[in-house]
Amino acid sequence: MRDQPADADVPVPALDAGVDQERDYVALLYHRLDELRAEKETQLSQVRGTGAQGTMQNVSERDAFATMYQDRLAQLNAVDDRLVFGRLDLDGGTCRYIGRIGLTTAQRQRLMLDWRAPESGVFYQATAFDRQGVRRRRHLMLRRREVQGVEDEVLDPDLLEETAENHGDGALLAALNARRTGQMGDIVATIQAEQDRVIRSDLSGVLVVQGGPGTGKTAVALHRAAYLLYSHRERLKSAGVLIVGPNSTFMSYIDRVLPSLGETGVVMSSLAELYPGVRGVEEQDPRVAEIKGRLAMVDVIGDAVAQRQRTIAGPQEVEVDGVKVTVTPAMINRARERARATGKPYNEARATFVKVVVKDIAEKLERILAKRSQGNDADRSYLVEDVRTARDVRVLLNLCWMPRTPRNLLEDLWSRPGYLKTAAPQLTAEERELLSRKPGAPFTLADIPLLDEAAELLGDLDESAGREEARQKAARESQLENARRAVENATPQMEEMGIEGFLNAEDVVALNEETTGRLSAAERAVVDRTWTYGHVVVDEAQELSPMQWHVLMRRCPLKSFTVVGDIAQGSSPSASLSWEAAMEPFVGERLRIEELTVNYRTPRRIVALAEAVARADGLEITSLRTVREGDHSPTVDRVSVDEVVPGTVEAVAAEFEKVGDGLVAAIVPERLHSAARRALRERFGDRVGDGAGSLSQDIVVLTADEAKGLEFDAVVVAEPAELRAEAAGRIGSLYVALTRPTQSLHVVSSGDLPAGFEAQ
Ligand SMILES: Nc1ncnc2c1ncn2[C@@H]1O[C@H](COP(=O)(O)OP(=O)(O)OP(=O)(O)O)[C@@H](O)[C@H]1O
Repeated sequence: MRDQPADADVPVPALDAGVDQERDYVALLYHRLDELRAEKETQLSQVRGTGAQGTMQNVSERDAFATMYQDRLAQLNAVDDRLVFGRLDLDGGTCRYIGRIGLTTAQRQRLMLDWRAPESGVFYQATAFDRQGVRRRRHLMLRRREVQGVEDEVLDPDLLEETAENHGDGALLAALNARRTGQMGDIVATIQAEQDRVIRSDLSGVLVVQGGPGTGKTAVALHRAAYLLYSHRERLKSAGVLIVGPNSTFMSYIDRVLPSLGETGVVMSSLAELYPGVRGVEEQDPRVAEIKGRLAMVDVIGDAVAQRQRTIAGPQEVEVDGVKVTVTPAMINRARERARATGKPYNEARATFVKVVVKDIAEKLERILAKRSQGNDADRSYLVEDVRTARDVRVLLNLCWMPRTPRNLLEDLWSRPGYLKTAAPQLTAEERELLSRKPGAPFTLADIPLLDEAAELLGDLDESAGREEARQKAARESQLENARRAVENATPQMEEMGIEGFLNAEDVVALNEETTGRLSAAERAVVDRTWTYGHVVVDEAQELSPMQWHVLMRRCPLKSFTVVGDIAQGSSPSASLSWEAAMEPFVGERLRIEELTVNYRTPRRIVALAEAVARADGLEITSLRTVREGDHSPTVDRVSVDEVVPGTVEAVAAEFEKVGDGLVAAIVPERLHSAARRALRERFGDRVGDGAGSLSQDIVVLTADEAKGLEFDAVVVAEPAELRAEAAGRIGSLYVALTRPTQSLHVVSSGDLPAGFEAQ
């Protein structure tokens, strides 16, 4: 591909162009966007209008085009806001515009490059020391479709003499100073060089991104997902990308970023929802969470499954059609061996067990009947069915090999001490006691990986499921074959329209299923526990227990992961103490660790306090560089115990005064959560929200755990010493709470402040 020269058809603004000329060019880009949109809408309605007649191939071809137009339309709609944000002036007098997608004229002349294209990399990487052919980098600052201003960074000293001065990083500062909305935005216009390297890093293997608070780990992880989908579309679009975060509040905080980058169809899930059909509730006792998070639970679940297979103590009689047949332990043992030898999961192997036992009993029965009828050969083909349905036989089979679901296995394990004792001899009596609970209690976050493990070992309960699966697989194969042919036919036309790598056969099949009311690939992945993804992104990954990693690894057998987090912010009972130790059981030493070192969120004064508190607690952290000094020093109010809640309300009011209209969070210990919310509601009415979905309200009340990964203009932290004690004495939660503000921090405390505050 060649750079777009300034030519007669597409007049690129000259080097000394001002805002007005850039406005004209931006208008041209939007004009082209609208044109393409209209074109796709017409094509889509034409294709739909053709109806579903014709041969299988015709129908598939029509669907192929419909998918393509629909995908393209969704993408064109999603990128409307701030479509273009950069311009590069290069040695040799050429120039590139960089935007959310690539655009060309109808004659295929390039107008704008996708930010993910290899040639766009220099926009993020060039510096004055290593300018990589860039003379000037221009940031175009748009509000929706309007150019508000431009900002130049001149990298070529010769040009500096010719034109205006170097403005540095105003675009970045403008982005960082902007009011928070409760929804994370994309950073595509201002990605920094160290972040860009991580975003464009190789797809394969496990990439760990370690970075302190506010270094852009979440932003980088999401932009990396968009980049990988762009550069490995073929592989990733059909297998899908899974993004895992700590809780549903966080998932709703980040869920607009990928659509704004033109990517939909990524599967997002919190750790509590990874097992389809169950939403794990908080595990109240951290000791229980820690035990359930150990990798040794793989053996416990394995033994719990095996315990469900029993033999009989001695010969046992069963009655079939009024005839008594003796079943011996040897018969049961033989059937059990045969079933186990299949290597299938428990419920599926049970089918073999049942078949062998039933056949043995039927043969015995036949011999008994033959003896009685003294050799008269009657038709006895019905015998097997009679044996299978005899009540005694069913009871015996269930006694020896009970059909199980993951849920009832786990429920039994926690509610029947004897069962747990035989399945988990490696746990102490005290640990087993901790795990015990009443039947019917809801499953917790820490149960989710255990349910998954149980499901893996138990397999499908429905004996006919295997057949149905095979039928579906065969049907899908034939649809895929049709689709492949259709795509081959459609490709020249797509290329004609300037659309690259947009469609593959899997998309067509997925669309067929969608339009006939079935599920899209992403939706199928969400409900299918056994779905394997092409890439998995894990955020706040320091919190994951070994069991959670074990289960996630199964979701991506290729072990292509982006793992982002901060060891220092760990607060869960299973939080990792090092990335190497956390990942070693799963990938050995095969991981790449990249570090981010600049805090973009929190002003220096607040970071200094948070770091002093963390260090005073013995936490090893690398000092972060900060981009902003900040206008407000942290405030600390010392109050009596009774005044903590009213003091928090006052602090919230004071912060509103300080930051003007913005988003204020009160981060409080669990114990004070409802009282604080009530008091804030009394004062501020329904401007106060809590939990997922309320982040766009002015005031949010959160526990330290819920605040993980989020940010607010101002933050009020109540009872810091208690926040620390809550996380089993680990400083991580308090460190998280103190680093959430983008502008101002206010602490309200009764009693002693944790060490590190004295510098305040
Ligand atoms: N290059 C950038 N340009 C503009 N804003 C940025 C950039 N990098 C990060 N930010 C902003 O900084 C803030 C912090 O980013 P993010 O939440 O991704 O950090 P994090 O490392 O995940 O933080 P934490 O670990 O504390 O949760 C966000 O508002 C993000 O949009």
